[in-house]
Amino acid sequence: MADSNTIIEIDKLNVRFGRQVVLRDISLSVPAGQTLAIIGESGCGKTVLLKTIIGLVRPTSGFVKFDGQRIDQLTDQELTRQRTRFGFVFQNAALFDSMTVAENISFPLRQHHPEQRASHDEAMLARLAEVGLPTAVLRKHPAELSGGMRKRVGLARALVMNPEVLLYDEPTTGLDPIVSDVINELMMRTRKKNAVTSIIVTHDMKTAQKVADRIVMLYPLTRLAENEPQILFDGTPEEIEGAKDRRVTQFIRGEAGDRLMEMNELAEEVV
Ligand SMILES: Nc1ncnc2c1ncn2[C@@H]1O[C@H](COP(=O)(O)OP(=O)(O)OP(=O)(O)O)[C@@H](O)[C@H]1O
Repeated sequence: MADSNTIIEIDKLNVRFGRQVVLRDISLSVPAGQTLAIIGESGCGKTVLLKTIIGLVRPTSGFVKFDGQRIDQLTDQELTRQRTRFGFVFQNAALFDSMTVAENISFPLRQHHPEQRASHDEAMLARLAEVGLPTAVLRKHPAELSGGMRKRVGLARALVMNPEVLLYDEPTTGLDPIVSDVINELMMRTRKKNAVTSIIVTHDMKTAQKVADRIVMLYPLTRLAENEPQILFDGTPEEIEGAKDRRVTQFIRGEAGDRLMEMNELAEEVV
């Protein structure tokens, strides 16, 4: 239930694309300052949930409230203004290839505060330092950087507007374990320094365990009966370790479980 500290409230949210229902009856309340990890297997609707929170996907029914306002009831102008209170760290960093690192990081400032041009460089340099990148990268283009560096540039860009909420979509996907852990540490440091609310969509249990103070696990609707809740687990990283639901334990341990049997059955059908 929402209380006075709630910054994001999701209430009985349903999202359907054509005949495919992706999210069913999702209710979640996120207090300000929380770091929430949303986990679950590929295709269960994690990214759709993230997009619904920022109004990129419209609910079929139910709603998302940010700071007490229903996102689906905002005008385009209001939505644009509210989005400046969010920072997004996209899967694959989603940097502009034709821009330098400096231009990428300061892009949101140029878009939203062109009149404050004089302070852009200072803000951009502070964020670059915060993500631990040297000034030598400023003139480079994204293609000249490693995947881990691109993610850091993406984080610096997300931070440059001093967001109240940071949304991360698969922040460590495609990175080696060491660089993944650097990103984990950066997410933790960012949270300490900026008092933000963070929502991290991830497959990476190490990230969820280390960075989050709450983990929510979604399950694909195609694998659920009509009356089963789509949120299989909602609790702390310690609590998920003791989870009894086999679908949760298989996910956190990375075990194929029933899927192996399904694959074998399919293979037999093909033969
Ligand atoms: N705009 C869209 N139009 C139609 N279907 C969509 C759209 N966006 C997502 N979907 C479908 O919704 C389902 C959930 O997608 P989503 O990207 O949220 O999964 P996910 O849990 O984030 O998966 P992954 O971990 O692989 O990124 C998928 O079946 C996808 O094809």
